[in-house]
Amino acid sequence: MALLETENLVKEFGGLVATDDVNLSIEEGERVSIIGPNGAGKSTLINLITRRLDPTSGDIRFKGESIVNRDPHEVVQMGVSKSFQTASIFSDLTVRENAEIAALASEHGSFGFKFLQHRDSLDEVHEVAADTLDAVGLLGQADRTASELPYGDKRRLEIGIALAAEPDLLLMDEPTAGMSPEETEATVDLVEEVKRELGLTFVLIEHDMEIVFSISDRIVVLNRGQIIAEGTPDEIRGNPAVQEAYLGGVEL
Ligand SMILES: Nc1ncnc2c1ncn2[C@@H]1O[C@H](COP(=O)(O)OP(=O)(O)OP(=O)(O)O)[C@@H](O)[C@H]1O
Repeated sequence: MALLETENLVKEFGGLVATDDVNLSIEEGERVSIIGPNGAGKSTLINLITRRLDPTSGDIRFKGESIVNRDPHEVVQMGVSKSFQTASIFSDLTVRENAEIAALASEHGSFGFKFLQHRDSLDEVHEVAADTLDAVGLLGQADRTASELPYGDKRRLEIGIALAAEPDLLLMDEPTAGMSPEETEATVDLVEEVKRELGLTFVLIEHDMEIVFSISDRIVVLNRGQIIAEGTPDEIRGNPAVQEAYLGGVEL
């Protein structure tokens, strides 16, 4: 059984079909990149999976269960976590507090008035948060206020926040956007490490082809809302339809 599946998934914005009959299947342990030109529908697809957007029609199944009627926080609790392109950091809180909130939210969905009834699990929350900060190399900075972190470390914290939810599927939307070459390299190393150490299933949206080709098991190419090709990096590199749609004929 696939970890994540979309079946005939459609999302229309007025007359525009942003997701056009997409059948996507992600197996456990796979590292999949979604590429495509601007406006191809990559972010829309991710937002449908995280339930930030309602589909017009079709189904999305996670671990075999339909999630189209679930709330976003329920999907997080089921094991889907997203990093990047969203302001997930609370800047006034410390690095540790940010990780703890993420660990807590994934456990209980919300941290409203019921929060105090869950005191018994707080030790576990502390532990998950510390392990996560260790994994992303921020344990030494745990007591710093998040806003004080340099840009590259903030992005590491964003990955940490996503990981603290202990996801089965990690969605990453342009993790290296706006980074310097050094920060990009450090982030790619971190993603590689996550892949190696945690064996995590992830779906990556990324414009940088070097990164896509180096860290993906499989690449899915979207154009005008449709999947026009999928395959290994080698298969995609030589695919003429992809070159045409994606780069107007320029070789990948
Ligand atoms: N909330 C919205 N309302 C109306 N149209 C939208 C909305 N969100 C996206 N679109 C449109 O849907 C299409 C797909 O957009 P989407 O952001 O998913 O593409 P993308 O592949 O992620 O693009 P980029 O690489 O530029 O981020 C675009 O034509 C976009 O203008």
